[in-house]
Amino acid sequence: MHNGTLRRNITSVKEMQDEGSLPGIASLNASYSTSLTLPSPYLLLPPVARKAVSDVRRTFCLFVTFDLLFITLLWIIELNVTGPILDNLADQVIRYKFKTSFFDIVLLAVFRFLCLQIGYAAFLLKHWWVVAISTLVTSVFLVVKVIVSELLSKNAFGYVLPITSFVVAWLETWFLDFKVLTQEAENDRAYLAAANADRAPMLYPRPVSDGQFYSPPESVADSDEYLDEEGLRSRPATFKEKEYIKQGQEAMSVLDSILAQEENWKLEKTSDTGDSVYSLETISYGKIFILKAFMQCPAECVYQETIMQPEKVVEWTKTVTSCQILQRVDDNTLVTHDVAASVGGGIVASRDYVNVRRIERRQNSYLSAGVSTNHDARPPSDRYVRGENHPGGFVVLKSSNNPAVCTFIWILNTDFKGHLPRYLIHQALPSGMFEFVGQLRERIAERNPCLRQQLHPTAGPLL
Ligand SMILES: CC(C)CCC[C@@H](C)[C@H]1CC[C@H]2[C@@H]3CC=C4C[C@@H](O)CC[C@]4(C)[C@H]3CC[C@]12C
Repeated sequence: MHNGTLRRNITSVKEMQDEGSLPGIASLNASYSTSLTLPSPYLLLPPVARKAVSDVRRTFCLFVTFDLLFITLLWIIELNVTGPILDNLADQVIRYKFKTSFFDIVLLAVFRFLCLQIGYAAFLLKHWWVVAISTLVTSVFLVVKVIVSELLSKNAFGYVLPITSFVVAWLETWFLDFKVLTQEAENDRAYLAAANADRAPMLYPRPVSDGQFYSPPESVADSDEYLDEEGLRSRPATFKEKEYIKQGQEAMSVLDSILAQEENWKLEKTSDTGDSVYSLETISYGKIFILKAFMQCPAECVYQETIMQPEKVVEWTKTVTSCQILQRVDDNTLVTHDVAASVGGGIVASRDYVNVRRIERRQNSYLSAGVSTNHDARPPSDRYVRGENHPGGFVVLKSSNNPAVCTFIWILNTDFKGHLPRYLIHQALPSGMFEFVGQLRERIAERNPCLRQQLHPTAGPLL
């Protein structure tokens, strides 16, 4: 791809942007925010500052406060029901008798309140022994109380107060052990996973494709001198490598411009799973196709399958029959050789592409922009028709308020060389793109069984 034409392409799309007719990309992300709430086990916390007290723990502390207030309220009602409140109060507190007073049950509630709030709100303990002690003391005391005292013959409260106290104490134990601690453990695991994913190198530093990474000739002679401990090159980039990096950056800016033109996308087709393929008429490339699919899985899953491991795409989609990383130029840029299967039942025969890809991880999205280029390791061969990709790529938009879902966008901007009727191609592409995203959902469900139900709501339970 001659740099001049690419620059012209960008200039033309940038002109559209400069005219002010293009909304900022920020609106794009906002329009994808979803209100869908999935069960929180799928909550992936992004590696940002975390709340000291988790939501579920705060709910637990509220419940403990409810416990104290409710028991106290019941006691006040009891004091008021059986005669003048002050006399009863003096009777049950000052002239306290174990057998006839409810005051100790209220003190027990105060004891539980203090233990649990100090243990789980002040010290943020992550173990159940505090609630175990408070519930054990409560249970033993209440059992002794109902056996020894004459409360039951006194009035209905003789039953209500001990039973309520007992039930609330055990509810606290259940809530802490089965909700608070498990949820926080899940959050910790997800947080660490997301944090590690965020720190993992953009691309695998060691060759992951079946072949080795292509090393430019000049680095072969003294290659060990140039490779640092992770196998990353630490010498200045060659002219060709700078060219690849620039092409990747320009493809990324074209991708951003296309994303910012959401208003101009024209809906072409919607699949029964709710995915949509849009088209966009551009000045330089003609019609490009944009798939937009709502994914009920964390953005990291889609990033992992479609961007992080390009050469593994062949394991789960028929759209691509081969993908080899030819050269890792820098941490964001790589050159791949992609062989695409024939399209539309053979209308478009299988084609091969040499693409330079630029990968970026942003606050609200993961992007992989690519454009066709040339590489010594893969000159055009008569085995395939060499296709040409104009700037396009994959975008994974994180939802602004639910990290357990995301939006996958595929911008297909390809010139299928050869004398093919364009209307036939334009008929075949949307279904091919729907097929691709369907296979992507399958792959993610297969690798994350806990997400299967979300990704395939109609699918039956796992056999
Ligand atoms: C019917 C349709 C889906 C068939 C499309 C076949 C060809 C054009 C498709 C199949 C796989 C696609 C590639 C998959 C991944 C990337 C990485 C991205 O950073 C740039 C685009 C690029 C390089 C795509 C270019 C177009 C591509 C080669």
